[in-house]
Amino acid sequence: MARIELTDLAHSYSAALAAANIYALKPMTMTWRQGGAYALLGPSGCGKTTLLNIISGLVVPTRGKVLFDGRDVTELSTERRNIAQVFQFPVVYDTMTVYENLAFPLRNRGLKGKAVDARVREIADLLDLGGALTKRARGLGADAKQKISLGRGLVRADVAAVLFDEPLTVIDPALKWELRSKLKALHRQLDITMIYVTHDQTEALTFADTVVVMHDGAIVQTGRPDELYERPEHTFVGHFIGSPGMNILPARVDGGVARVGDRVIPLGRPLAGPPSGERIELGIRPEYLRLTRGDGHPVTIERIDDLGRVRYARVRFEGHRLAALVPGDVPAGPEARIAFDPAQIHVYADSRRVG
Ligand SMILES: Nc1ncnc2c1ncn2[C@@H]1O[C@H](COP(=O)(O)OP(=O)(O)OP(=O)(O)O)[C@@H](O)[C@H]1O
Repeated sequence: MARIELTDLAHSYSAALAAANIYALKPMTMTWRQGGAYALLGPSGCGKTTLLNIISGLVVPTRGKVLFDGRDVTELSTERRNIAQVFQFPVVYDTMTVYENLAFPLRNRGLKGKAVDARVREIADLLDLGGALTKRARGLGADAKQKISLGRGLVRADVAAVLFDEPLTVIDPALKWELRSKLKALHRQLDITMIYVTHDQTEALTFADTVVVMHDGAIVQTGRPDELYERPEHTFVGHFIGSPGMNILPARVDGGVARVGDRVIPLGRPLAGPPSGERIELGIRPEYLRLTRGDGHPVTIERIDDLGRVRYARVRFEGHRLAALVPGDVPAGPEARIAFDPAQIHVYADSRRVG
């Protein structure tokens, strides 16, 4: 169990790129608290695995330090850092039984007898593997094997942290839900720092109490799932989280109003003056932008997406494409208007939220 600190950390995969200040992981300083359930969320290539590998010790950062409970572990191997890892694909010993697979990491650390037996049974029960303990791993399906991998990652109580790299990729979709909630329950029970890497927002938001969003080699926001949804600090977060994502549209802003083309949109939170930045944008979630019966700004409807419980209209507003909620009582004809909820409009300057 450990608090993990990254201080002035950056990584480049070649000396030439580092010399030119080009980093796969841009300079960052952050703390992962002991016992936290974190998701590291971002699209392919944003640097998630690089960051995870630096924490685990598979990669030594080009600069900066990794501290576990204040101790510098930057140059230490994974084993000496006492980290458990679960990867995309099962890592199990096929010829061993499920029991032996789960016992292996404990015996490796010198545990014996009853201590091993009690812990193996506890973890097996938590993962519904209790009935399969005497079976050989070889005969089991991919789902069961990945459960064993999860169990091997979680079985040691003394680890500094458990790192999961897209661990549910091979799992059947129906079982994914179940395993995700199991992992969350396990986290509550075991009080271990867990970091879960994924590019899937649903996985991140359902597993984690703190989500760390990465974009282009940098952490752009760290927060609770509801914070990321309601107050995205970066346009990327607004767009990446939510389906459909947040609407982002270029605007001119001064004090209490924004202007988009010829239209004037009042802001619920007036700014002290014009924001400074080259690119000023508004952000509003589709559910706070509604088709109306009469008042509001004129738009052209391009299509309606019926998602079952809700409908979203894809509209054109002053040349920009937006998604807007279609309330149940509003007929979605070709002539339509939209209304912005002023309290839910965010203002961004060069992608960062300023109001
Ligand atoms: N061993 C390597 N050598 C050179 N460049 C690398 C290496 N590993 C990763 N990169 C580059 O570093 C950047 C970050 O990659 P990384 O694998 O950390 O991203 P990721 O978010 O984990 O993506 P994915 O989800 O696809 O694994 C990418 O531009 C990638 O091409």
